[in-house]
Amino acid sequence: MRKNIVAGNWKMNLTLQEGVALAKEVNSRVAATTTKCQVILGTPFVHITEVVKTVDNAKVQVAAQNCANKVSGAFTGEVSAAMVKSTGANWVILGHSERRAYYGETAAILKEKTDLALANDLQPIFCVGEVLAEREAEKHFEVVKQQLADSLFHLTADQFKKIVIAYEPVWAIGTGKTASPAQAQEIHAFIRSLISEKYGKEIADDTTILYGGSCNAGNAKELFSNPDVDGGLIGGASLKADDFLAIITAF
Ligand SMILES: O=C(CO)COP(=O)(O)O
Repeated sequence: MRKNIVAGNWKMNLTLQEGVALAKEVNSRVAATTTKCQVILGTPFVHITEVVKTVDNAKVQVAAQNCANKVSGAFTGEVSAAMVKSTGANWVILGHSERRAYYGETAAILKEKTDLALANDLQPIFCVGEVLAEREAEKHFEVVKQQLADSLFHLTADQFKKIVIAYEPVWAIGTGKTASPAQAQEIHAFIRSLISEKYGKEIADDTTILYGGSCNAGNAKELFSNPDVDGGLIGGASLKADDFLAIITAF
């Protein structure tokens, strides 16, 4: 079902105590608004259990930032989709460009992670996006198309309905350089057209497509006013309650 979603990706920031304090503040401040937006906190693994207990407002849910591409067993340091689900989290961020670039996550690995997330009733927030050189060479459409085809388009229609897409141009992540509202709308509409070709218009219209990359209190309203931008995946600005709340209430 297409929804407005603002998801924070805390990345490798905040101690457990800082994370719980932030979650508590976001939870109570969201409860005090009239927002219909689904808020998601993407916390480090070790924070999830406590943050799940902290967010008692139905508008705020919790995501892991990753899960393993294996079911269980001798995979030191890994955390399975079933383990994430057992904490009470409902979501998992997959395919983030930092995981692809620094931890060698290939399209094939991401396909396995997506399948395991869905099999364990976790909803993936699946990230796609091009690097600067690809944007400059005008290859961004091709890159995003390939990422979707490689890791998601094997899913059945019923499975695909659980996916939220996050378009995150790598050149905009943590750089202060945001895609213009027109650039975001153009590629979001393109992503929706690909989903429509593969799964039909009804599913495409129901898919939530988020924008991520230096989205902040100052630019969220303009980005979210585009018909195909259904919300944001927020890094730096999700670490401060004031900034994150300003983005949530930008709808
Ligand atoms: O990577 C991001 C969210 O997943 C975006 O990060 P920033 O909002 O810090 O640019």
